Amino acid sequence: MCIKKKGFNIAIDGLSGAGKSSIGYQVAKRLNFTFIDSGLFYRYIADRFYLDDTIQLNEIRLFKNEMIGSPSYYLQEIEFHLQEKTSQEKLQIGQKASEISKIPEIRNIINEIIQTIVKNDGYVVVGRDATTKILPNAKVKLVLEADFETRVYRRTKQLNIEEFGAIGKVFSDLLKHDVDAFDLILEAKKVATIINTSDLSIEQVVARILLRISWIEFGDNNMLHIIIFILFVFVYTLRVHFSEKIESN
Ligand SMILES: Nc1ncnc2c1ncn2[C@@H]1O[C@H](COP(=O)(O)OP(=O)(O)OP(=O)(O)O)[C@@H](O)[C@H]1O
Ligand SMILES: Nc1ccn([C@H]2C[C@H](O)[C@@H](COP(=O)(O)O)O2)c(=O)n1
Repeated sequence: MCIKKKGFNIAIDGLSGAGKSSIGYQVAKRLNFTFIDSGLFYRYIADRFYLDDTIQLNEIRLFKNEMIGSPSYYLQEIEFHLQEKTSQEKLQIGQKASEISKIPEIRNIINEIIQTIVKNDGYVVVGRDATTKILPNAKVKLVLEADFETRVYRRTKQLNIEEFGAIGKVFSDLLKHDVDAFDLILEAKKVATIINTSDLSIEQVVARILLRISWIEFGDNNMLHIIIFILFVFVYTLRVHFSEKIESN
């Protein structure tokens, strides 16, 4: 699908396991946009700078400048760094990420890095504050929703978890994330379009989003034509109405 990148960024919010990353990635691929998963920033910073129960805030501040200096290098580095982790390590990093995400200065640093990278157009940014804090001016703002059980099922499948104890861990982690994200998602729902993905496949959700984007793009490019067409129909109807009246008199 071909969308003019100018003035076009897409922000996708939602609770953990709602499908932000998988769907955001597919949407970006279809539009030839750049995909940014803000959750990976939290995970990367937690894994690198939260060691021995100490959060190295100074190092994180320095990292911000480094990343702003070479964004494309770090976007790749973050992805590779986390890809190499085992499921167990991913769960642990996720917990540390969740802890650092409660620190306002770290949230500001991550938002600032992403906003600097996204100074141009043609980005899909996902994360639980993407529509409200990271990209409040995005052209398209979406919140993906899914039932709690659906999200637990998706996450256990994603991490290849089968043991009962580990499923319980996924369950309690998701519940904790839901509580942490409650206010942000409530805010997001006020400004974004909500899509419930519980009964939809990834492809179906992507198709819905692309359709929505086409409508927005169509509206933008053709608004003047639509207004002229409505005016034309209006004037034509008036003419017919009055000529009938004149004839009957
Ligand atoms: N509509 C869907 N149907 C089936 N599976 C889905 C759907 N959406 C996502 N999934 C699967 O659910 C899992 C979790 O999705 P994903 O990682 O995209 O969620 P997320 O919202 O980004 O979560 P987090 O915020 O925790 O990173 C993935 O394995 C993904 O393939
Ligand atoms: N914009 C964001 C992105 C992520 N977080 C938190 C949520 C999780 O606790 C952690 C890791 O995110 P995930 O990879 O699971 O999406 O970081 C956040 O608070 N804001």
